[in-house]
Amino acid sequence: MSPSMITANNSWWEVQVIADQSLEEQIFWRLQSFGCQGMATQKKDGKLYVSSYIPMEKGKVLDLAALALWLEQDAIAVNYDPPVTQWKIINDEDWSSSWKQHWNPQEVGDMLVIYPAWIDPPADCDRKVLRLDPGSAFGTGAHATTQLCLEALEMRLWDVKPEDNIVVADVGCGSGILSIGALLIGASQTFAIDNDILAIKATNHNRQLNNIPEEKIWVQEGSIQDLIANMPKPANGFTCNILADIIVDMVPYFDQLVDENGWGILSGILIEQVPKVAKALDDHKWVVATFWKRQEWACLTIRRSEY
Ligand SMILES: C[S@@+](CC[C@H](N)C(=O)[O-])C[C@H]1O[C@@H](n2cnc3c(N)ncnc32)[C@H](O)[C@@H]1O
Repeated sequence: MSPSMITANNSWWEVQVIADQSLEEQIFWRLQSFGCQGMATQKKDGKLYVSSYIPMEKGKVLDLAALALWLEQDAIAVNYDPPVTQWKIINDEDWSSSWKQHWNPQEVGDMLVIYPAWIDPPADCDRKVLRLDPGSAFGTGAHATTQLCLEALEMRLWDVKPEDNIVVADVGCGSGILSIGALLIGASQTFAIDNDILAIKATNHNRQLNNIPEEKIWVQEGSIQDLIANMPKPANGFTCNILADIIVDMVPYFDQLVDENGWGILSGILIEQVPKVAKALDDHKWVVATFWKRQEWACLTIRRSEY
């Protein structure tokens, strides 16, 4: 460990973790739970190099030492060598450029490619280009749960036509990636909500980056109840990539979020948490239609039960 001891206003910690590649999801999750943002990974010679960033005021040196210890314990628990964790302070203006170096275009599913705002896609790109500048909000497309949701949206929306006027609700929109993805794939309008104001700013910014008119994405800070209260009528489907316990608390509201033929896409759920979510769904007359997994993450598509 090599913590730098400089102090400065508007500065960030850059936390770097070097580990076995198999630990990618685990490290990603641990850093995210700690409050790290703008995560990026590189793989070289069998090793994984993760860079992530956290505002200085959110992480004290002792907290970072504890984070390093958790990362070690996580690895040892699954019989891997402990990762090397180091951190240093960088200035605000260096933060975006530091982590931007690590972020490359990423294909997701059969239709989309996610391009960082600072890289121009080629004119002859054969995929639908989703441009993203995630700022401080979750949702760069690098995380398995976001990818699973985009792929599930593709399955749901691949054959819709503009005249179908499909409306999607996006609960916990983060960077707005799922709303923008849904519109690119075929939805006509989305209604997005997040309880973090940074996510609202990021979603608006990314909407503009993708030349999407304001009326196509309604976005506001708030909860699922606020979303329901503000939609003119229930949506056709919804996405909700949040943690399992939060999803369980939201299940009683799903009925009001979508119409009687409505569907949902849920992720942010660890595999071992699926039974808990499935039980809450069953209690409220929803059934799991498909269950996909990537690493330790699950993505459920759900529909209303007929019974
Ligand atoms: C894992 S991120 C998902 C972001 C994006 N939708 C994606 O799929 O990449 C979860 C988001 O849900 C938001 N969130 C967490 N709890 C929430 C709640 N109770 N109501 C609304 N948003 C919430 C967080 O602020 C965060 O932006």
